[in-house]
Amino acid sequence: MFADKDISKFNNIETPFYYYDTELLQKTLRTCADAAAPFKFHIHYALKANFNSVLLEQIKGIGFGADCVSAGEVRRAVEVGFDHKKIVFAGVGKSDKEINEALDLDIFCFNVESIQELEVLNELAVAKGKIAQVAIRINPNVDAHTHHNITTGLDENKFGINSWDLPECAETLKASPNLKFIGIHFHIGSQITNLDVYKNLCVRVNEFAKWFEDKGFKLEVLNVGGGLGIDYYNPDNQIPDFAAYFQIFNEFLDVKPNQEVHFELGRALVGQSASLITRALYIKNGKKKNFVVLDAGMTELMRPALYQAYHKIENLTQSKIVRLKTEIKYDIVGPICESTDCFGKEVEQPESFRGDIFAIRSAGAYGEVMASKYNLRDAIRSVYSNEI
Ligand SMILES: Cc1ncc(COP(=O)(O)O)c(C=O)c1O
Ligand SMILES: N[C@@H](CCCC[NH3+])C(=O)O
Repeated sequence: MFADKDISKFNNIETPFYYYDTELLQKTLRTCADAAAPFKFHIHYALKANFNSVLLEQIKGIGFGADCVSAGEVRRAVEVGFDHKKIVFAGVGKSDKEINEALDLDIFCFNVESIQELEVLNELAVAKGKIAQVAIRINPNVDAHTHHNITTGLDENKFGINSWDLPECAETLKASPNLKFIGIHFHIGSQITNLDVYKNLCVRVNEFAKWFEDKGFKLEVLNVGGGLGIDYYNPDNQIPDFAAYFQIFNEFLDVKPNQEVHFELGRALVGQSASLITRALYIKNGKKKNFVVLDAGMTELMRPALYQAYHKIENLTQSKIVRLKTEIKYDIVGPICESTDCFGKEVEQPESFRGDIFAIRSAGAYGEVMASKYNLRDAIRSVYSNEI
């Protein structure tokens, strides 16, 4: 829900742009930090969801660490001022160059995704005379009950080390003098809305932790990843139920004294804090279909084209005008020359006109960062609520 004064301000700004509600972001971060505090849970923000430095400043300010998936993200986290001892580096395909850079920056932990990666990391650490802290990312074969394109913890997924490879993994760890094994890591998927899934994850984490401990390994860290979803259908002032989420881990995870529990949340922290603000360029009324052609497309927000993801769409200009409104079903499309460049099909909207301002909601996560230059589009700009 946008205030009339915001809509008036949008009219004077060149579209399209991401509009960040910095106050809502702050509230969301604070709610998460307060919910984690009683359990002493550690939060690492997953930069992949949004690495915009303005947001990162706020996230760093709340005291969270950084979960990175490339040397670029590690560098960005360091530049913004995240404590290097709170930076973790996951990823199924870390290059030697990336590993070397992260070793030089003395990050907290490498979340290692294959036995070969363990060997390479050890070699590179030996060459630098450094000890690398590692957690093993295990693929627990837990169904996240989310869109199949964004599930990561099933046997068929490329992520993590499979359970049948753990004996060899344990041997490699023992034979790697420059690796310090500190824990186990999991991440089963994204946009998880059924919290029972996390109970199943806890059961598996407990089993794997016991397996390692029985072999004489000491686990300092249990990293359960992220994935907590948001409500794309009700974006207004929505803050995820962090308390209920953390309570599940508190109840179902066997945590030993002095063991730390780490989380890697992305979408849940930033997802509701932004909308993509765009303008209707043309209205095309056809025989079978009506189209609103926006000045933003899949190049600015790729999720609908990539995963048929739902984002609530609002015509802000017409919602502001008080008159009897005719509702019309429109396909809301972008300007890109791809038929999948569509934000929603048969979406009921008030009768719309050229120049109307639209908001595509819940676009704070995997929005701006997944923008592309396809069709040689201008880079997408960002506007912050505390600046206009
Ligand atoms: C290893 C890892 N950690 C954390 C995340 C953050 O996920 P989300 O934004 O769903 O919380 C992801 C992305 O899915 C990931 O791959
Ligand atoms: N980019 C995806 C999620 C992938 C999360 C990263 N493993 C999305 O927009 O929903």
